[in-house]
Amino acid sequence: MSTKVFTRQDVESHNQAGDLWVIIDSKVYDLTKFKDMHPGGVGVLLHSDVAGLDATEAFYGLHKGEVLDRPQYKRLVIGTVKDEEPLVAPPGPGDISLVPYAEPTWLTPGYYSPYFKETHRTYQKAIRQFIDEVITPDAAFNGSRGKRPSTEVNEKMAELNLFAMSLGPGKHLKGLKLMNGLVTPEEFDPFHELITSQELVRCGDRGYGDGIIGGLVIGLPPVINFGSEELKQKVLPEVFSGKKFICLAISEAHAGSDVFGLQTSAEKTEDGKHWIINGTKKWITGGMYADYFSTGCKTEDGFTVILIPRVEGVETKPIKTSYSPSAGTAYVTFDNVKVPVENTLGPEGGGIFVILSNFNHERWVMCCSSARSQRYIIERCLKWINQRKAFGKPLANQPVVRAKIAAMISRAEAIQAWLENITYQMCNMSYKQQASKLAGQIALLKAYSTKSAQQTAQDAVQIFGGRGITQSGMGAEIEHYYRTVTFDSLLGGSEDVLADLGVRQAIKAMPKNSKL
Ligand code: HEM
Repeated sequence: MSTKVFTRQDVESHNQAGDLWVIIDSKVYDLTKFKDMHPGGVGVLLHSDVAGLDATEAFYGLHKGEVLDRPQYKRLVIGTVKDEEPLVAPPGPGDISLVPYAEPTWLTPGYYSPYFKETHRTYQKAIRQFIDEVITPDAAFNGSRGKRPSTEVNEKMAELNLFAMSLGPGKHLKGLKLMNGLVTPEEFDPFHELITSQELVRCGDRGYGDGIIGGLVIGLPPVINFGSEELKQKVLPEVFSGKKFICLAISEAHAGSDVFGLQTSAEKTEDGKHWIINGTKKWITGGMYADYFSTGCKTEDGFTVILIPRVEGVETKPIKTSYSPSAGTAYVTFDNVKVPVENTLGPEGGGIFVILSNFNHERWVMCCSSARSQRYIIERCLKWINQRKAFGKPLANQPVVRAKIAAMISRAEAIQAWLENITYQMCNMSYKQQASKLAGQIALLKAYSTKSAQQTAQDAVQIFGGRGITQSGMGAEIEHYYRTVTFDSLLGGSEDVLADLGVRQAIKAMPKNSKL
């Protein structure tokens, strides 16, 4: 980049089509050649309020700052303005955002938390930097092309044991070096896990995020909790090292949440040593990449979960959903697939327990990411209403816009506070206690959170206007959010069913002697 210094008067004379300069945030750009390639057209650049002048405000009203960081546009800088410094400072990798409400209070300078300790703070710092530097660029590149996360990202995640950590605390972490030794397996608790889930959301591409760990978070727990020692010793190291991938295969075209309506069947061979599996599975996150499928099957005794490796007779086809194919969402067919009975997860006929046992955890993970993605949208809305002018004033001057933002912030703060409370309970309760005491709380939080998220998505689109429905430019993240927000309200139990579950759990726990 040139370090030449110009006065504003020097720049002013370059205001013609054949010689066109502008100032953006104290830098001088020569747009003479670029103007004909400018996606916004030549006319806007030759306008008498722009050509040869300071176009900072006009620029930020129409573009994201990151446009100027693209190598092809960086080259347009020919110098800086004398005695002026840049005012716009994009956060660097790992930085905390200083936009109000962009971070939960525990991360916001000057605020306190009873839950987060030094170990959580150092962990958060390291993981944010890793995500900003390694995952976000790959998400922008591969996510937008519908490609799976790169091998390099998988390898780096495995080095830090991020795959293992994304399943939360537990025996599976024993002996592993986590985040280069920054946190020990013994001290790793649900707050570390909350941080992992929430930071990952910031990569900005929902489908890509699911492509990285979506299949693993729901597919591996049945193996960890119900697989034989031999099976665990084989599968866990393969998956944690990023060499093999796993998914959960339950839903079918015939039946979704109604597991007893499922038709995929598993029958024993005559010698009783193998299962023969036939059937189909639909909407299987990560299925396209999976080497293993934790699969719900109809068996003689009822419903059984079996770990099916990608062997002869297993086929996967991509399903096009509203988000990026990076999630690897698949239609899976099992055609006379032969699997050893040792691959049975949990008791034969006891599959419903295997599936139900991870539901709370799955829903809690979804609450973590839903809470964080709402905050991500709030940050973008706050920036937008501050920099965008309409009717001669910033959008923030409009009371209707402020009312929408007020409601968004209130919902996000309430969700995070409730989530942190539940997480604290998880730190102190046994798995069994969690199942009885937190199932209702988590179900209600998930229902509330996903409903709030949809309202926030709708309001954000209204605030961004046409940009909120455009897949590129300033509103791209809003459009993406609006398009994919309903995922959380469906997966892991749909919104109304969960709200109802929360109340049914409360009624079940009513003291018999309690009357008005
Ligand atoms: C270094 C200077 C500039 C560069 C590199 C640049 C680049 C771009 C790019 C890449 C887009 C496509 C949309 C996006 O990705 O955000 C765009 C759109 C646009 N630009 Fe620029 N631009 C520059 C300066 C300006 C200036 C000074 C104006 C003055 C008003 C302007 C007006 C517009 C308009 C009106 C659009 C269309 C926006 C839309 O579709 O929403 N640009 N520009």
